[in-house]
Amino acid sequence: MAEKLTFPAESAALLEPRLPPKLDPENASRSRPFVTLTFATSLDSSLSLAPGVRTRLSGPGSKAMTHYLRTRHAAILVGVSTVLADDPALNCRIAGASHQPRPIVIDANLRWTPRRSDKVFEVCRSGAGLAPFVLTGIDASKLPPESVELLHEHGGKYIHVPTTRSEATGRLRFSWDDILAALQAEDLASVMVEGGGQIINSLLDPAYHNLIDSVIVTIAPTWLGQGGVVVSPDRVTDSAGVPFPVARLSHVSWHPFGEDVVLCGTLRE
Ligand SMILES: NC(=O)C1=CN([C@@H]2O[C@H](COP(=O)(O)OP(=O)(O)OC[C@H]3O[C@@H](n4cnc5c(N)ncnc54)[C@H](O)[C@@H]3O)[C@@H](O)[C@H]2O)C=CC1
Ligand SMILES: Nc1nc(O)c(N)c(N[C@@H]2O[C@H](COP(=O)(O)O)[C@@H](O)[C@H]2O)n1
Repeated sequence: MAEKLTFPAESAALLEPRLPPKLDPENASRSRPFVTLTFATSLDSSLSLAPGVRTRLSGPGSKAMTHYLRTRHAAILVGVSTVLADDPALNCRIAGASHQPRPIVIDANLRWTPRRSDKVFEVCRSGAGLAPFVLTGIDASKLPPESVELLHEHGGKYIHVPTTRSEATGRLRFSWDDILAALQAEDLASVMVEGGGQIINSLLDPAYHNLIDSVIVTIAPTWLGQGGVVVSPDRVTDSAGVPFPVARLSHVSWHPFGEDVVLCGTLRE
């Protein structure tokens, strides 16, 4: 039987100032989607015990909060390693949810081979979620036809996004401006960026702070220990090589949800 979560109206009211507008009359005038950065972290800033290990951090209350966020955003974005590690459903499981978010998978180098048995397609076939849009740097002519067909059959697709090649890894990369332009072109007015570590760390680059409208972080009262997937963006230094903080939230509020606490803030002025 499918899991059904509930999220109280009082809690929803607390989050309202942090969320994209419900009916987005402003969207026509917005040049890019509303971006919410949201994830669950341990006390030692880990998202999971190790790369590739699905790790439960959120308790029932904060989990329901995340699912409320899912129904309040047009899209939910994750990196390909999260898909490979977690086989996530990426749907909203709040009872009576009227909207499902569009899953967006960042897969510049095409590492994910979609399978019919993947949870994201299962929930789609049962009417409880949408098929993913996969953002890739690979040319349409080189995409595997079976994957194109599987996505298409479920209402998903590949979307080509311009790339640069990382000098460090030799891998294709997107700029966040291009990612958001691709979502805007699909009329996706808002996106929650959920992880994993590399995705979050790349978005926290100071060049992109003005793209992040809202930050909502669940903090679980647990240490996962060393070796986890850590949220810690690249260090920034001044002209003398002295490091300074990469980012600090403003307009901060803290909300307990069961044993977890949810931290809300913004990186914008
Ligand atoms: N606690 C939580 O809220 C969450 C936990 N997770 C956990 O995080 C782990 C996965 O995290 P990671 O290993 O860091 O992988 P990831 O999910 O961040 O994906 C990494 C991939 O994304 C690509 N990527 C990142 N930035 C890119 C960019 N700007 N352009 C193009 N490609 C880009 C990388 O090249 C790499 O292939 C899993 O264990 C998962 O369970 C994932 C999401 C949320
Ligand atoms: N909010 C939150 N709390 C946790 O404890 C988590 N492990 C995650 N992980 C994210 O949720 C995805 C799983 O989604 P489904 O439940 O399968 O729909 C997982 O892939 C991470 O993105 N999030």
